[in-house]
Amino acid sequence: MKLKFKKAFIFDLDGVIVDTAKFHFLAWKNLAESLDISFSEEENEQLKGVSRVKSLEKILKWGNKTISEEKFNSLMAMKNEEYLSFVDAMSTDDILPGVLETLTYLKENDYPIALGSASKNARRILTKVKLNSYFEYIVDGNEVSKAKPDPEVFLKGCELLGVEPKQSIVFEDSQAGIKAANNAQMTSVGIGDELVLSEADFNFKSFSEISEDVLQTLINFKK
Ligand SMILES: O=P(O)(O)OC[C@H]1O[C@@H](O)[C@H](O)[C@@H](O)[C@@H]1O
Ligand SMILES: [Mg+2]
Repeated sequence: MKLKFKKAFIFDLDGVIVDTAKFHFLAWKNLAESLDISFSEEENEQLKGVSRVKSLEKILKWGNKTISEEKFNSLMAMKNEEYLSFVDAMSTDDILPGVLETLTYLKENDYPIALGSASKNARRILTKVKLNSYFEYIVDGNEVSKAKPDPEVFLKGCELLGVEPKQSIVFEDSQAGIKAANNAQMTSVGIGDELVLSEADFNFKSFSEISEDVLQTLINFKK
């Protein structure tokens, strides 16, 4: 049974629940290099949380390239095909450390949980790692029109969970995602490099640092 004024949790997927961020990086790097555009970790950071279309637009802009719509679509398909070849080899072993423990604790204590991801492959990935049942709602790249840092994806999650943005706690590994949560007055929790995610309300290297006590601190935090 749900208590009335509890907090709710919204999880990003790539780089938060599973380490697919490295697969996106590899596939974008191969694509960029095939176009003679250099692509490092630094550029990659700016693509985290950003949709597939917007990512390719950015890469082409960095390389000062203009291509036809047909070529654009074929590059998008190529990138996704390579990315999915990595995804399809995934298993429950690819769940990042501490994630399962956090999800289990939240579920057992009746906290509402949603997924808020820019990825159009989110459902496929959750199925691969067998985590579907933890999420009451999944909001993914197929359901949103505005990319992070616009908070649309998280606001949709709140609406479905029946909570106010201020009652929501968002876990994110991207600068765009932290900005999106902050833009909506949600509690933002950065997972990853504290220097990169310095705008977050809280920072952790990984879910291994998120104990039950930490979760209580997040729950009690008022923005
Ligand atoms: O190409 P997909 O799976 O629809 O993902 C879109 C975006 O999803 C985000 O979660 C990733 O951080 C981005 O790197 C990715 O480009
Ligand atoms: Mg992410």
